[in-house]
Amino acid sequence: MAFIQVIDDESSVCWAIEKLGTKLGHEVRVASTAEKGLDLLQEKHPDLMFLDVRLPGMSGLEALPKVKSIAPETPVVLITAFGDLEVAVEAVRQGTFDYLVKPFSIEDIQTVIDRALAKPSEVADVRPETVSAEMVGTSAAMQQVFKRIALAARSMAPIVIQGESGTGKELVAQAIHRYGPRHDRPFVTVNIAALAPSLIESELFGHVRGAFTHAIQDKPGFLQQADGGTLFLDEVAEIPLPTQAKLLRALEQQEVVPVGGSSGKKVDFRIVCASHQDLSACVKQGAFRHDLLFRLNTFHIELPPLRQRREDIAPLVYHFLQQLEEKYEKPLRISPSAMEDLEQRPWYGNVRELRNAIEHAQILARGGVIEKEHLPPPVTKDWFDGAGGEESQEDRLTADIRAWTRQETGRGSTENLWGRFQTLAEKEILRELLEECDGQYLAIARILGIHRTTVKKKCEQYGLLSPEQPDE
Ligand SMILES: Nc1ncnc2c1ncn2[C@@H]1O[C@H](COP(=O)(O)OP(=O)(O)OP(=O)(O)O)[C@@H](O)[C@H]1O
Repeated sequence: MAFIQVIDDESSVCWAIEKLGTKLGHEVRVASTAEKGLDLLQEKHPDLMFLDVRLPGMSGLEALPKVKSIAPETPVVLITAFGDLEVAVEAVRQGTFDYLVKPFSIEDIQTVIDRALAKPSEVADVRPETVSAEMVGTSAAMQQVFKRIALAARSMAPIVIQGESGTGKELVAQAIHRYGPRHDRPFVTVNIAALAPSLIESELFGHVRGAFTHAIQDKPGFLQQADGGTLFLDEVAEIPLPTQAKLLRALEQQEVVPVGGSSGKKVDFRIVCASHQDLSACVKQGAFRHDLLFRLNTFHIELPPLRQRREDIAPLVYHFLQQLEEKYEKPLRISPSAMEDLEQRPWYGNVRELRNAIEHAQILARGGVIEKEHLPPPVTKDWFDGAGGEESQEDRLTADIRAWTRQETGRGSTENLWGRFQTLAEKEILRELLEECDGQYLAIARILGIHRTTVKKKCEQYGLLSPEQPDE
């Protein structure tokens, strides 16, 4: 039989834990304030304590260090009415065993009791620091995300964050760094998708003077810049295969060899990666190395799309309104019908789209109440890869261009890559337009917005001249 103590001013919570605890054969004592609970604690140390964060008088978070100093061996489960990232981080930091977000079920209480009584409590060794409310989310899914951020922050393990565009992957990476032991060291963000494929390797690993035509001096890469801190690789699936092999080597050996260099430099950084793609699927398609994924994916955080956690919409709206109020120094309000509209939208662009919609609306509302008509139209599915929308012709084309580039660099066939691509593209555009315009150079030139003689020269160069050229 174990001894469980509950400190909560809500009688229904005390009743539920008392009833279940007694049924499981334990002794349960309840107190409605932290002060009363601490008195009881002096008398006898419990095997498990449930502690509410919001209490009349001393709060749960204030009481927690006192509980820890009186009964350091007691696992403490924090109870919160709303769980935000700060509570999660504070809970982990102060060595609480777990936390429960109200409303919770009897099964949740039982799971926590079973785990706590089976396992000694863990004491966190992360130092205290001031935290700010930068990530919003009251949904159960976001509560899980907050818990995982808090746990991830304590370790130096590589983390993979997955989620659609705009779900907050970068924010999660920043939080992991900020709440981690190296928060005062550099946080280096690299968006791989924004780099030219031919430059990815030298941007990541740096280069030595003379490594290529424009390498006029040694330049350290992002891996070196992150030394001592965190390297955040956004859209990691876009790294070309040969560079993936080099990254794996660097991670295994904790050493960076710059492009054109012969010796490595020791580096020590934490790696956090993000992708909107399913990396396991990329491995199956041969676009991502399985050994690299295995190395990176020690701990996984999945960010659900906003449409799957609609209860987060209103808190996010108020959060963004508050940010804008601070920026424009004036109070902002939103009408119930506008809020209802926002709560029903599909949000294919996720939180980023919501933030932009609020900013757009407050400009149109000119300081008045934000109404439905001030909101921009919702973004449609086909804007986003991975949102399940129909792929547009342009999406397919850009995906093909990238696949081709990857294939060529993967084979080491990089000679005159740009020129070969231009030839491929130009030839096919001209071939199509020659047909559409009956071979008239002037008409083609008008469509393409280039000079007629350029069209003629290119057609000759690509051998596209037809014997019946009407304007020749
Ligand atoms: N839970 C949240 N609370 C507050 N703001 C959020 C939250 N999630 C996302 N945001 C905001 O939404 C915007 C997009 O977030 P972020 O850049 O982290 O998304 P992302 O998933 O990394 O996007 P992408 O894949 O396109 O790079 C940012 O302005 C960020 O501050």
